[in-house]
Amino acid sequence: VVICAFTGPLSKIPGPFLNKFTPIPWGIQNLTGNSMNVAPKMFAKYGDVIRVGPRDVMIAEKSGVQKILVDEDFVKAPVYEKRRLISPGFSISYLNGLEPLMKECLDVLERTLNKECEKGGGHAVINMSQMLGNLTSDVMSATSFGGSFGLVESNDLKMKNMVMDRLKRAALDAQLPFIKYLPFVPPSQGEGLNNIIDDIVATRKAESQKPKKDLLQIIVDVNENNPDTFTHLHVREEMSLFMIAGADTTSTTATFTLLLLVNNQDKLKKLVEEIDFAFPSIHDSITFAKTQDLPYLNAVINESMRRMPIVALGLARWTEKTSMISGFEIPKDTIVSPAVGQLMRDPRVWPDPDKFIPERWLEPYKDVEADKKAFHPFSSGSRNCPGQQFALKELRLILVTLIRRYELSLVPGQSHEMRLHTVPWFTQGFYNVGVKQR
Ligand code: HEM
Repeated sequence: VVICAFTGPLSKIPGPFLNKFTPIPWGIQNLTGNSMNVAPKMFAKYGDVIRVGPRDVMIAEKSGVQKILVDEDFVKAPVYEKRRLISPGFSISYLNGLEPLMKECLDVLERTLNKECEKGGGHAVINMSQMLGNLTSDVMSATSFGGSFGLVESNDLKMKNMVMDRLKRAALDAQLPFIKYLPFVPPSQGEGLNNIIDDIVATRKAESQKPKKDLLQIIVDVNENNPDTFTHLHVREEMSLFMIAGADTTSTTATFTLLLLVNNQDKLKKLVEEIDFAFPSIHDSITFAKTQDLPYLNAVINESMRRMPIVALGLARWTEKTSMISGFEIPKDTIVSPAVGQLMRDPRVWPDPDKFIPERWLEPYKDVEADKKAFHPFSSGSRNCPGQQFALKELRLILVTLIRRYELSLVPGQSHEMRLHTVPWFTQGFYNVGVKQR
């Protein structure tokens, strides 16, 4: 351990002293969800490249991130290199076919918000992180798992808590792999979520008439055709991955966008004007096609994902051979993690990085054009997010629906403090937004 700490190329990389010897200090930050708060301070202190463990490096420098994710498209840790069977689920024609299902979920959201407003005499304070978390779980289940969970209407927190427990447990397993062998620790596959998944799969298998090839059907078919290599456990893993990857990511991004808008009223006003112009009547149908090309809306979404990315750290990749990255020699078998959140607020690339300036996506801001090579909210390269287009279509529908149908306002005095377990969450447990029917 001591030799590894003080000799070899990694010894030249700065970082906290203890991290040279052990991954535990950084592991604790991940486990407690504090890594997103600590990382910016570490980058400020040590520079663009930091050693966070004996064979674990974090990189926030543009060319290094570009090399890892895109130019050389480094592999993920070997255990993750099994995916891609699901990519057929996301062709453009498949996504367009999901529109009616997404819109049904948004209709339920509108009905629910209207009811809340009516109760409050036309106005309501809505916990958006919860409401949108319910919405995106409904969208995910309606489009991909054979039927909406109906969480927007039921507000059933059991499901939410089960997913949250799974996320925290995944963080624990990643940091302390031996934990699952301890006798008193419950299995990571929490029974509640498993039962839901098992029911969905059993119902689908029992259906005599096969429905159109949705994600569930792809997963079930792979299992039926390869029962030994793609077992029932894989089915569970793949489905819970999609529920988690597809729901909380999108709802948190939508909540952050609303947070930024209500805290920047001039930007909200501009967006309202654009949306009102595109949808002159309050009853106009809000569709994929009509939300696709609204320039200011797209700029707002980009700027929100730059300013408050939900995946800021943790895109771990693996070096299969010695490589030069951001001026450092990185030996074979090192984990290299692009800190894309840090890069997306690098003042050398983004003038006034801490401000919310959607305009930078439409024209140069302070003579600097938005640099796509320093913008990776969905990661980049061949191993990036397969749900990117799904998420963007859904985000546009959500934002346009909320803004065209309701007047949104800031509920002052709320904490923006967060923790991170796969996606960030508010430590106060909610984020409220004022909603008034237009
Ligand atoms: C705004 C919303 C979303 C954001 C910001 C986001 C971002 C990301 C990021 C950064 C990754 C990591 C990729 C990497 O390691 O390089 C990822 C992975 C993934 N995302 Fe998304 N995502 C979003 C929505 C979705 C949706 C809606 C789905 C599904 C419909 C989805 C499915 C996945 C899956 C399955 C993975 C794992 C891919 C793999 O391990 O190969 N995501 N996402």
